[in-house]
Amino acid sequence: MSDLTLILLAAGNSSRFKVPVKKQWLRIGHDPLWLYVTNRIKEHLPDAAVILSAHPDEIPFIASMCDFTVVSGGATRQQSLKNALKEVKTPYVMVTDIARACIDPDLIQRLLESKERADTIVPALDVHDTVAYKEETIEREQVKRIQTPQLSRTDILRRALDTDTEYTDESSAIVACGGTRHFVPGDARAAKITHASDITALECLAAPSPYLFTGNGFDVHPFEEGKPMVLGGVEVESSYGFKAHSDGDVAIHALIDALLGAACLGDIGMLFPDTDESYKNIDSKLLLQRCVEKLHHFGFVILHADITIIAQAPKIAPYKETMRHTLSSLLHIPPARLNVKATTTEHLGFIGRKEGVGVLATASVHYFDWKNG
Ligand SMILES: C[C@@](CO)(OP(=O)(O)O)[C@H](O)COP(=O)(O)OP(=O)(O)OC[C@H]1O[C@@H](n2ccc(N)nc2=O)[C@H](O)[C@@H]1O
Repeated sequence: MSDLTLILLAAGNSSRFKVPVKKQWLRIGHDPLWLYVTNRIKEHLPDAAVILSAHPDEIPFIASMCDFTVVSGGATRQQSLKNALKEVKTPYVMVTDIARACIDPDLIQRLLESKERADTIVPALDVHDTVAYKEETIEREQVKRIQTPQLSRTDILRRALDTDTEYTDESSAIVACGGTRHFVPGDARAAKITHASDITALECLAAPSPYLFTGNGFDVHPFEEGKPMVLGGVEVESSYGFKAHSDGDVAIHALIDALLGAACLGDIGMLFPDTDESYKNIDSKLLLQRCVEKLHHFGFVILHADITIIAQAPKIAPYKETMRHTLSSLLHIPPARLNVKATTTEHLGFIGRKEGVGVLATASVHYFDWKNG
């Protein structure tokens, strides 16, 4: 086992990254950026343990895609790093930001070769422009543009971060508490992805896979007297509604499961447990909105959906168009990409006996195409 642990900081909120997907969830081929960067570095540190710091809401999905240790990030980069350091058991730690995607093996090698030369080994670039600091021009030969990954002695880094002062990199904290720092040549290709334009400029990143992903959903709800019927996001004229914890919109529930299935994000009951009082009588259109936000957050774009309502009654035909427009707008797709069908069971089974309604749904998604917009 290596004497080194690799920490990847992936809990940032991408506030300066103005595209509808957090940079960590942009796909490189099929891999989210966080997985691509981790695998790219780990390839050269095969025996190193890996610790990822991520937003708590993202940990279940990350854990379903890898077997790395994942810890909750904090409010700041430094807090996220401290959370990750709690899990480190090796004398050395290499810390890098997911935002630096194109880390070259030679850079990793330069860090490893200098491991014993100081408490922290830091890649840095010289500055060739004139540098002004407020009204002064400063000696650019003394200026370094610091990068990550940085390779540090774990105990010294832990001690250096035991402070209320926030640092933007490990070496600054280590130097501030009297530790030693050794610079190695950095790499311009290890530039940080800060703005959307930064990612398209990075040659090492392949476009997202153009694959389409399809999911299916199925739900059933019995009828219940004395409740309004809401189906497909639309009030349907009826003397009964659906027995359910929510408003019982069985068409939206099946559609949610189809969307979650397409993105491999589980199912509706995991997202909105029917034991949670906050969903009591909730308008299922709100559940659908949250489901769509979740797919966008994780880098998926909804392409199409098809819904089959299986009901002996009520008659669905008069409501189909309104359902299509209501649901397509919630999915942020044109109405022409959302289809609503209805069929009876020819009086067979519980649906034929008018005890309830079943709905089948299919949805298709693809990755957000950051390369071609
Ligand atoms: C929409 C909501 C809102 O609260 O309730 P309703 O309004 O339908 O009652 C729920 O999300 C509606 O969730 P739904 O998934 O349809 O409920 P159930 O069929 O009871 O399943 C709840 C959870 O139990 C799990 N489950 C279900 C059946 C089964 N044999 N084993 C399971 O482990 C499912 O994975 C699901 O996550």
